[in-house]
Amino acid sequence: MTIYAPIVCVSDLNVSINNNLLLNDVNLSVPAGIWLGVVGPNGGGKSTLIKALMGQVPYRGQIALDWPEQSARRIGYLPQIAVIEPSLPITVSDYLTMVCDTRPVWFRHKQKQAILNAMTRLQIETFNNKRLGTLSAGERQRVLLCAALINQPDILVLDEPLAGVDKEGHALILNVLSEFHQAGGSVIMVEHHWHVVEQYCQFVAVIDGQLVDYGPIEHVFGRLKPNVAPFELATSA
Ligand SMILES: Nc1ncnc2c1ncn2[C@@H]1O[C@H](COP(=O)(O)OP(=O)(O)OP(=O)(O)O)[C@@H](O)[C@H]1O
Repeated sequence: MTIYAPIVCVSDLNVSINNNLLLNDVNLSVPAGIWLGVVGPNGGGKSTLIKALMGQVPYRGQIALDWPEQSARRIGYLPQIAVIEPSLPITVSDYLTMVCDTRPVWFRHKQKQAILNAMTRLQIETFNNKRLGTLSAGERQRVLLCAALINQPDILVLDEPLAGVDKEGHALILNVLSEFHQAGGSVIMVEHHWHVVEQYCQFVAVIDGQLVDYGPIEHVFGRLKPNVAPFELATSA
């Protein structure tokens, strides 16, 4: 994979929905190549931050992606887990092909090698004909992560990639993410599991209606540990 150096800079970010201020004056700058864990209590605004980064909620302030000139500027996104209607007539194969290519699905007779490689890596190569809405939560997370990775992004933005995933799936997903990160990719990941953040992330952002703390993990954890860490209050979905 080509190594690029995206840096995300968030300045004076405010998000309000229906006159409720969900995020107040968030400022942070994510260094290139960093695996950032976004943590905090339930309802603290972690997903709201991710949605603002992805342009899915209106916001005030600035969100800047600082890319090197030659960068392809690709972001892979795994949104917060959501129910997909079982009768939706889209198979895993259709979905991944659509993510990979903008031409209509019926134009293509062969799956791209990139799709097959990503499916194999996430152990979903037998899912081709399954409908998206019939997958278990853990299977769906692997398919959505596969979709996020297919176009060889420079940065992955993940909202609880381990939600609903069993232990084996955890290990698989974390291995795939580690490989991506070791190859130079940057990761911004909402995560409820303390031990996962501790083991994998170099930077942590603590969100509770605002940016409570931010920085290298050893600094943030050092500051939090004498008290109850806000993100210990959060529970997995
Ligand atoms: N579309 C919306 N309309 C109104 N309120 C919303 C909307 N989306 C989120 N909220 C509220 O904003 C707050 C932050 O929600 P958000 O999902 O960002 O928190 P979170 O930290 O990701 O929570 P969790 O850990 O439970 O997933 C919550 O109080 C939530 O109810």
